[in-house]
This record gives sequence, C-alpha cells and structure tokens, in this order.
Amino acid sequence: SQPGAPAPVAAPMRELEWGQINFLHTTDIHGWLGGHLQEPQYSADYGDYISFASHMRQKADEKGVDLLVIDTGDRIEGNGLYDASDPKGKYTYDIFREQSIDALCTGNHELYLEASVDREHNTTVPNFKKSYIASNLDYIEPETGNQIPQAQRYLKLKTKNQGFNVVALGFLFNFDRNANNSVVQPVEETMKEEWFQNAIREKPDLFLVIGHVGLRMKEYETIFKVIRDQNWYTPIAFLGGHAHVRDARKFDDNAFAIASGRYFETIGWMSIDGIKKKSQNQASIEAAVTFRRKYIDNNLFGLYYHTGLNETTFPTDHGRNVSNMITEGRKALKLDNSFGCAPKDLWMSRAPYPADNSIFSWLETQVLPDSIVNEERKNVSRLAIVNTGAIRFDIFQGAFTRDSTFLISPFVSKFNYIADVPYAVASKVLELLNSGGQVFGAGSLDTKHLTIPEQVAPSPFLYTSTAEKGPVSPMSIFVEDDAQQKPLGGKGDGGEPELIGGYTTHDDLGDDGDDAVHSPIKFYAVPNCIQSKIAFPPPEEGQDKAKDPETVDLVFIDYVQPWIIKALQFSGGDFGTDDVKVYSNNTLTDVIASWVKEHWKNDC
Ligand SMILES: Nc1ccn([C@@H]2O[C@H](COP(=O)(O)O)[C@@H](O)[C@H]2O)c(=O)n1
Repeated sequence: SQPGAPAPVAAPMRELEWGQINFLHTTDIHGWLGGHLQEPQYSADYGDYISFASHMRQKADEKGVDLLVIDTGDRIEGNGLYDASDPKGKYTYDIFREQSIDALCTGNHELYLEASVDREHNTTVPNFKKSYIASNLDYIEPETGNQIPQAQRYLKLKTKNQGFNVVALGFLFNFDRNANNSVVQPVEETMKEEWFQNAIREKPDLFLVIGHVGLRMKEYETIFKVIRDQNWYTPIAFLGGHAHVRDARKFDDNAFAIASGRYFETIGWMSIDGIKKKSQNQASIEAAVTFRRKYIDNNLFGLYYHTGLNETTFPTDHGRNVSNMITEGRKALKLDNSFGCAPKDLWMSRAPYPADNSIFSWLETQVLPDSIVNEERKNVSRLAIVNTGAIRFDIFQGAFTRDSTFLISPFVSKFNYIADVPYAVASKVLELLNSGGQVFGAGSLDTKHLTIPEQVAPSPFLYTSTAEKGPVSPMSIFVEDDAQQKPLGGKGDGGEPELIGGYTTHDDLGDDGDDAVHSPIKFYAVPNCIQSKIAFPPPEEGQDKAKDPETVDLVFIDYVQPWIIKALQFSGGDFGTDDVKVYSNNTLTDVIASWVKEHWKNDC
C-alpha cells in the first residue's frame, strides 16, 4: 500500500471457494491504482494486487486448477494519478501494464475523448496484444480514416492446468457518446456478424463473456440468449462492470455473471466447478456446473488472509516495484498537496438529499452560488444546473488535496448557457430532467445517463430493503439496512470487535458474497440533476416573497446540453444549439478546487 495509507483493521472473513476455473476480476478502476488513502478497507494498491495475483496463480498451480485475471474497462478518469498529468495517464498506463491480464476490454470512459481513444489504441492495446478483446469496437485511424477493429474480436485460449478450451468475447454496452475516432457497434448488430456466428459455434468447454456492461442491462441478456440458443448446456461466465456495484446474476443453471464494484475497492472472485471437457466437435453436453463468487475488499488484511501470508511473505519484488512506481507518480504530480481542510464528511449517496452532509446540497447551496459567475453577466439572475453523475466520490473530513479534486469530479466539461430564457420556461427544466420519462425517450437521451452509475441499471436487490418492503420509487432510499458506519476497530458491548461499516451485498446468490463481514451502510437515491438559483432579486420591502425574474440565464455543465435543449423545447422555449454560448471555461473540478482554497483555508 502507499505511504500514509491507513492500515486495514481485522474483520471476520469468509473463505474463497476454488473451482476448476477461477477468476480475479477488476472493473471501473478509474485510475485508483494507488488504492484509497482515506479508507482502510480499500487501501491496498496495484502493486499489492500484482503480489496477490502472483500468489493466487501459484496456489492454482498447486491445486492443479486455473486462474484467469480479467479487467472490464473504465481504467481511466477519476483519480489524480491519471487525470493530473499532462498528457493524462502519463503514469497509469505503465503501472497498469505490469499486471499479467488474461482478458480485458474497453469501457465508455476510454472513449469520451479522442485523445483517450488514441492512447488506448496506441498504448493499452499493444501492451496487451494477446488478451485485449474488442468485439464491438472499432478505431478510426487518423492517418487514413480507415475503420479498423480496436483489437481482436474474440479470443480462443486453452487453460494452463485443466486444459479447458475457452472462447472469450469482450463487449461494451451500446454507448453512443464516444469520440469520433471510435465506433461502437450496437451489441445486437455485432451478433449478426459472421465472425460472431462462427465464434459461438466453436464448441468450447466454456464461453467467457467479459464486458463493460452492467449485469442488469439488456445487452448481457441478449448476448446470453444468442449464445445459449446455439449451445444448450455449455457453461457461460460473464464478467461485467459499468454500474459501480458488487452484483451477481444467474441467467440459467449454467450461466452466471459477476460485477466487481468500482474504484479498486473490490477484487472480484468467481469460481466454476463441474465443467466437462468436450471431445473435438462435440456439441454441448448436459452439465451441472457450480458458480461461486466473492467480493474481496481490497486491503492487505484480506489479501494476507486469502493467501495465508503475512507482511513479510506477501509482497513480491515485482509488487513492491509497482508500489514504488505509484509512489513516484503521486509525488511527481504533487497529489498530496493540500488545498484546505474539509470540516466534515460530505456524501454522494450515504446521506439523503437534500441534507447538511450531502455533497449535492453543498454544491447547490454553497459552491455553485459562489462560483458560477460570468463578469459580463454577473447581475443577470441565473439557474445553474449540474448532473449528479458529474460527481464521482465523497469528501472525507480532513485534508482536501489536489488528488481529491479529481476523485470528486475528473471531467473536462465546461459551463455553457442560454441567455435570457423566460423564467416560466427555464423553471420547468429541472423537474423534467429529474422526472425523465417520455419527453426524452429510452435512447441516448434517457435521463438515467445524467445520474450516478449505481442508479443507471440497478439490481432488484438495491430497491428492496432487507425487511422485504418491496420496490420503492427511485427517489427513495435504495438500500434500507439500518446501521450507520461504525468507527473502525472499536469493541462491541460483548467484547467482540465491532464490525466495520461496508458493503453488505445482496445478489442472485444470496447475501454471503462479501469476503469481509460488515455492518451495513445506508445508501440513498439521488436526483438526476441539481440546480442553484443565483442572483435572484431579493423580496421588495415589506414583502415576504421575492418576485420571480422575467428572464434568466440558464447555465449548465456542457454534458447535459442535449437534455437541456429538449427540456426547453418541451417547456415551450424555442431554443436550439445555436443559442448556446460559453459561460465559463472552468471545469467543475476547477470550480470546486477554487472554492475549497477560498473557504476551507485551515490546515488539518
Ligand atoms: N463528461 C461526463 C462524462 C460522464 N458523466 C457521468 O458519468 C456517467 C458514466 O459514468 P460511468 O463511470 O458509469 O461510465 C454518465 O452517466 C454521467 O452521469 C458526466 O457527468 N460527464
């Protein structure tokens, strides 16, 4: 782990159950290769993961079984180690390549900007030439304009110890906000391609579908059905991501999926037993396969536990070197430089909204009103709208560093505006964005793309309390376990160590998925967007209520522009993209950093 990272605290543990084929899975790492420096549960770094994978491979060899290491994309954006360098990722690509990965694919974050698409094509793809899979992603070569596959469409591999034949596919969900030098083919179209039709007729012992796809999204359902129609009994293992949650989904007795969280908090573990080896060209044979899963909290206590090693025996030279690369990168980027001191924790979804400890209330009532100003229009009343998905992480009480700014919001979106919008029209926009529905349709303008990833395609378990209260509206609490985060390492009344607050995952296999036994934390749903009213006229003398302005500037973070135009049109405003002008060239990251420097000046 990194210097200064808090030491993990002992927790009651559940064992990893090994099978014939076993997987270590990461997804949505978003640059957090240094681990979490303010959360002991997730404080192991990528060097530790390299040591861990090496020990687990050795264990697999000893047991005569196989271990495959998988990553399902969104490796970039969301941590200073990636975002603070120029060019972005100056350190992270070299660190990431140190892990030996058997199959990996692209996430949507690798595709938002042309520069990231180029870096992925010119760096990560060659770094993982044998294992990178791009079933539905093409790259446009800048020199020729030619559209070429980003990487091989699928992969055939034979496992080292058991000799199983595996056909592996690598998908991205039907993403359409990708930069122009990439082409994402909708999954449904890809499945009509000749190569895909050939791949699903290969008769392997196992299909492995890796993807930057939420387990509850329709894309995985579709892929499952097409493979299963052709192969009645062949086991299919899905490894997914994008939704930032721990989850497991059973498609049928022989097809199973896991998702392994976000931000390198989790190392996913899936094992499969009962796989039958096929003789050549043999069609599917009936199998009784057992899938098991665990969500490993990424900390040294757990990694020692699962390997049976300790502080002295666990780190490999390779792992140590990679930890040093991370330390050097963090130092060069001055990520620990303090901008101020956060007076309290501010939560994305661990607090209700609105609330004093909600990061969205803080933005709405303090940061945006103080910061969203254009000198030329400073006296014009304005509504400033930001989507909740633009905020990526919580703020912890204590030092607020250069790194924190990127953890909270890494995006390069700026602020645009439409001038002099009738208030009667502008005031309807927020509600439309938050209620969604038919105005926007179910395609790329679906308002779910405005909010935090956890809410985009939620598991049914997220909407049901442990008390079986049934589904609740998206604006209600979405996990209702009744316990607050406990102080770390305290003693309970019976002298037992108190459980640490953490994930208590419910999935299609039950509630024993987390490797460490936690006390549950409450999570609350958040709206799609928040809005600040800025420079509104005060009440006239003797009046309790102020009069609404006739017109306002409608200011918004540029990511939400397509939805804003649609909502204005629906509300009776005749506005289009030609009416949009730049309000401020500051990103939300800049806005938050400046506000913190000004208002949280104290040293911690
Ligand atoms: N410029 C951007 C890009 C994305 N978002 C938000 O992120 C969500 C996607 O995040 P994943 O980690 O799940 O890929 C997206 O739905 C937006 O809410 C943004 O705000 N600005």
